[in-house]
Amino acid sequence: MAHIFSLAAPPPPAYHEGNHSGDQVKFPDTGFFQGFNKPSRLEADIFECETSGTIPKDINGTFYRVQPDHQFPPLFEEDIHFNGDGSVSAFKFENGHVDFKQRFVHTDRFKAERSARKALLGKYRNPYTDNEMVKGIIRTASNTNIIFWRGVLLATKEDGPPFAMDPTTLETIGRYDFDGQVLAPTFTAHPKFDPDTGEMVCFGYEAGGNGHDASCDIVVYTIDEDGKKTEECWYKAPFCGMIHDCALTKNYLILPLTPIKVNEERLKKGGNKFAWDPNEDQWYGIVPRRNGKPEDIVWLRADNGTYPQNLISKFSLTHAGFHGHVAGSYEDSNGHIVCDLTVASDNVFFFFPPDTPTPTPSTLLQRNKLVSDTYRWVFDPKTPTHTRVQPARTYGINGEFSRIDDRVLTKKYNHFWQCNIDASKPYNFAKCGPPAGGLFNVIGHYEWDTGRKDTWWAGPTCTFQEPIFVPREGSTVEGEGYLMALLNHLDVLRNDILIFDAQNLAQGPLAAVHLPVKLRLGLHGNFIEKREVDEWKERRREGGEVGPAVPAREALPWQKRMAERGEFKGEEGKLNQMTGKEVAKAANGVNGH
Ligand SMILES: C=Cc1ccc(O)c(OC)c1
Ligand SMILES: [Fe+2]
Repeated sequence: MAHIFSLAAPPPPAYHEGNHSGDQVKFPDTGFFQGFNKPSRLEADIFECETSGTIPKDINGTFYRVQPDHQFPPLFEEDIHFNGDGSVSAFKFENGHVDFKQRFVHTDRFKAERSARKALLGKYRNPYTDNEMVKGIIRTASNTNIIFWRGVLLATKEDGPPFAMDPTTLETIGRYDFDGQVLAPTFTAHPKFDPDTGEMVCFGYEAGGNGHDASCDIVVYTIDEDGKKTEECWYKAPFCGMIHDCALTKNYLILPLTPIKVNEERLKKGGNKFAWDPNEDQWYGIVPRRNGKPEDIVWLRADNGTYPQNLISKFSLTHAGFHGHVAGSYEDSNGHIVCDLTVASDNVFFFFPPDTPTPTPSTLLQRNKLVSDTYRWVFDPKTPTHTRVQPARTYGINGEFSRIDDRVLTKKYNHFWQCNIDASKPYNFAKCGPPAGGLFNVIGHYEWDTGRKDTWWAGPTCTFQEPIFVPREGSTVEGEGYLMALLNHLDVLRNDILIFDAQNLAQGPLAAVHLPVKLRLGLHGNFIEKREVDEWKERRREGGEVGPAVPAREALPWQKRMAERGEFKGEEGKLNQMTGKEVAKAANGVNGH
């Protein structure tokens, strides 16, 4: 690309043979770091955002969402978006006004790198590629979901524990272990909330050891609405693969296990976290929510391949194997589990190809050809483990990032919304380049009961990020309210938020919020009512009914074991709150530097 200026003394390239060399802040010249994907690293406040149309005055609350945004140029030129530091945006809606705030999650990783003024952690979920200075550090970037739980925001990523943030200031409180109750090395980005009981059901996979040893252990927890852990059970997976999302019913938790696998030897060689296994099934683990025992898990398996037309009657024939996100889930009148999720036709994570190289390596282009329909599975929880199952139906759409009205989670539901791909619509490649994050050029509203398709196309230069549903004030009817989603302007590198009537997307947005800047491609978000934030603020004040949220006081068990083995001489109780200097000091003690 042509430069607008030329330097008198051109610096040496920032990357040499794929590795970052020197201290210069210059991001890789790859698709993950240029164009719309260029890191923004912005921490900012905008009081009174510019708007178009009329922002509904009955939206009173905050839309929180999180995006990966590398604080520093990555150690490796081929780094991926998912390895970026979590950065949380908050759009506060009140009486037709919108304020914006954005802050990084100050994870242990973020603090260590900030004090070193450069990247110290290497590849996505591979500690063998890290700078020695950060040996034993909690590596998570907390970049996948931002959840409101008992007065705090939890920034989550499936490779590590959550970090708590203040919902008003977005200041990081610290690593959160639920007052010492949740100590596994990994947690999920998709805990589920039972609207009837107020419980949070959550899990971790690759949870038996240090979180990066290909452990097949899965832990499932329930935390009740008073913050007390009431259930904890450990299960075994058939292999160490990704379990990204889960589905909750009144009596069960369903864990979709995707055939993309961890291998410790590959990690030790500095390789990728995952490898797609096209010959492995897609699996669904079903566990009871109450009094689960390790032997209770039922694993059902399904083809990672083509499904016969008669199964998916009147809907499109597709090839399926890579799980996306869950829409809704519930038990029907037969006690069977209805579980709806997108399943893509091939390896969505093209950057994690199979171990045995295929003749044609995975590319972004290939990724953009994937089809991801919404599947309805109906599981009988009494089925013997390892039974093969087939889907009940598909919706006949291509998309991802499904959302529902969260008030009907665990119940029979009708409405869902998602980002869709309509490749028949024009796309301005000349102005936008390859569609960053996928060609989600349509937003869709769907009803299982009618098969309705209510969609709106964003035009040839725009794509959507994950939508959220906002219930209309005073209405308890499923799906009555608004749908909100970030719109990416891929041509002018800027974002808007569009607000729709949730049940009439086709008429176009009711209003838009305009940002003067570009955000990054985010993952997940949630809308929290102002009332709820305010009530918890009162409970969580010093001397209040619950008191301030307390960050983890002790190192995680795997860190303590490391310290006991003499691999790490940090002061145990401090490991969780380490700055880069402290980590360096402890690591130097070990290495005798
Ligand atoms: C689809 C999601 C997904 C899965 C694993 C990740 O580490 C992640 O990071 C942003 C995202
Ligand atoms: Fe997710």
